[in-house]
Order: sequence, then structure tokens, then C-alpha cells
Amino acid sequence: MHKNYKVNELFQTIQGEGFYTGIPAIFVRLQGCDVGCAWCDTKHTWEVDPVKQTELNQLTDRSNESERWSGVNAQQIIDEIKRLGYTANLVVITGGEPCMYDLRELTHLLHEFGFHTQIETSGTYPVLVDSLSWVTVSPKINMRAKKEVLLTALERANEIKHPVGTEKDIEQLDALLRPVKSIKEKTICLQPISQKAKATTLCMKTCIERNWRLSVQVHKYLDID
Ligand SMILES: C[S@@+](CC[C@H](N)C(=O)[O-])C[C@H]1O[C@@H](n2cnc3c(N)ncnc32)[C@H](O)[C@@H]1O
Ligand SMILES: Nc1nc2[nH]cc(C(=O)O)c2c(=O)[nH]1
Ligand code: SF4
Ligand SMILES: [Mg+2]
Repeated sequence: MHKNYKVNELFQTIQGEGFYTGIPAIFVRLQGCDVGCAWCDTKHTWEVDPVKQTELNQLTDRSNESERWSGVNAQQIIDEIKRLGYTANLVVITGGEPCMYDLRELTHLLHEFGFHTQIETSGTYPVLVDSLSWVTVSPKINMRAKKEVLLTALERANEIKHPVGTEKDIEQLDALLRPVKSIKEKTICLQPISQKAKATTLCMKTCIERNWRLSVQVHKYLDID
């Protein structure tokens, strides 16, 4: 198998966001993102610096965020999960932007080993995943993203989780959702950008009006990974 995935970190925690909030989860964070959200909370994953390459077993010490990454294949990720003795049933593949990678091999293998998988993606790249994966699209309106790519990702999404700072973000979401045919089948979450009271109040108010779901990044309140 090719060493086709660049892993930034591998850790076990509680899913703090969206539909699976509260569920034990193993996080596979992949290195690389060129979307450039100003408020991104994982900026250390943006660059793939060849000098920062390391071994996979060096990435599980989470004392501080780092730009280090390890090039591995799907089987090596499973082997490392087993070596670490992780017990969670859900594997969340995030980043960086995980859909810069073809995730079919990794998600397929994880399913063969009995895991459930969730992908956290911006919708900026084609979503190449196993049909059983739960796909969470957190849409980013970006010059680089082709409209059809984002629309296809939104149709595939099981969940749409929108980061919200101001009213404008809600208006932008409404415009994005308008052409999505399968919208009634999806969970829609509003996620305040950080823990600012203003953003959280706006999200709560809009969720109540629309019967959407609030996602407050529980791990940040608990100060856990
Ligand atoms: C770090 S991103 C990685 C996955 C992918 N690049 C994406 O944007 O969906 C994971 C999730 O965190 C959200 N996020 C990033 N920074 C945030 C912040 N400061 N406040 C709230 N949500 C944030 C993103 O919108 C996304 O839903
Ligand atoms: N606990 C926890 N839950 C999360 N849900 C999505 C995360 C992410 O960074 O993609 C994340 C994360 O970094 N930690
Ligand atoms: S797409 Fe995701 S990882 Fe990339 S900058 Fe935006 S929030 Fe951060
Ligand atoms: Mg995070």
C-alpha cells in the first residue's frame, strides 16, 4: 500500500461537535489545507513542510500543536490505533482538509475493521469516501472552491455544520442551501465561531426559529483535545 496519507495527529477523545457530540471518537487529523479561513482553529495543519516529517508514533504526544506530520498508509493507521489500545468505535477523519486526499481506501478499511467513520470537510474538494461514511460538510465560500464541487459535497452530506459569527453567515448559509435537493434529509448545525456570547446567542436564536441543531464545540468548554 502507498503511504498516501499525511497524518498530523492521532488521538482519542469525545467528539465535541455536531451530530455525534458526546460520542467517544478516535481523531485522525490529516495535514494540509489551502482554504485559509481567518478564524481557523487548526492553522498548524495548513502547510505540508517536508522538513517537518516524522514517525507516526511521534504524533500521539499532544502536549502542544505542531506542524509535524507522518506519511503512512491505511493499514499503518489501523495498526497504530490497535497499538495505542484505543477503544472508541467512531473514527473522525479531519484536518486540515481531509478531502485533499482520496479517503476511499482508508474509510473502507476502517469499516472492514468494524469502525464507523465520520469525515469533517469544508466541501472545497471532491468527497471521495466509502458510501457508509458519515459526511459532515462545513461549507467554506472560497475563491478556490468550484461551485459544483461544493454543491456535490452538500448533496452527499449527512450533516451540514456551519460556523457562524454574524447574521451574514446565516444569510450565506441560506443561499448555499437553496439549490440543495436533498436538504430535508440532513442535520443542520450552527456552530459559533469560538465561544463568543454574541455568536452563540445568534446561533441559539436561529436554531430555535428553524429547528436546527446547536453545536458549541464542547471540547473547548471542557478544555480537552
Ligand atoms: C478544523 S476544521 C477541519 C476540517 C475541514 N477543513 C473543515 O473546515 O470542515 C473542523 C471543524 O472546525 C470548524 N472550525 C474551525 N475553526 C473554528 C472556530 N474557530 N470556531 C468554530 N468552529 C471552527 C470548521 O468549520 C469545521 O467544522
Ligand atoms: N473533541 C474534539 N472534537 C472535534 N470535532 C471536530 C474537531 C476537529 O478539529 O475537526 C474536533 C476536535 O479537535 N476535538
Ligand atoms: S477549511 Fe477547515 S482546516 Fe482549512 S482553514 Fe478552513 S476551518 Fe481550517
Ligand atoms: Mg478542532
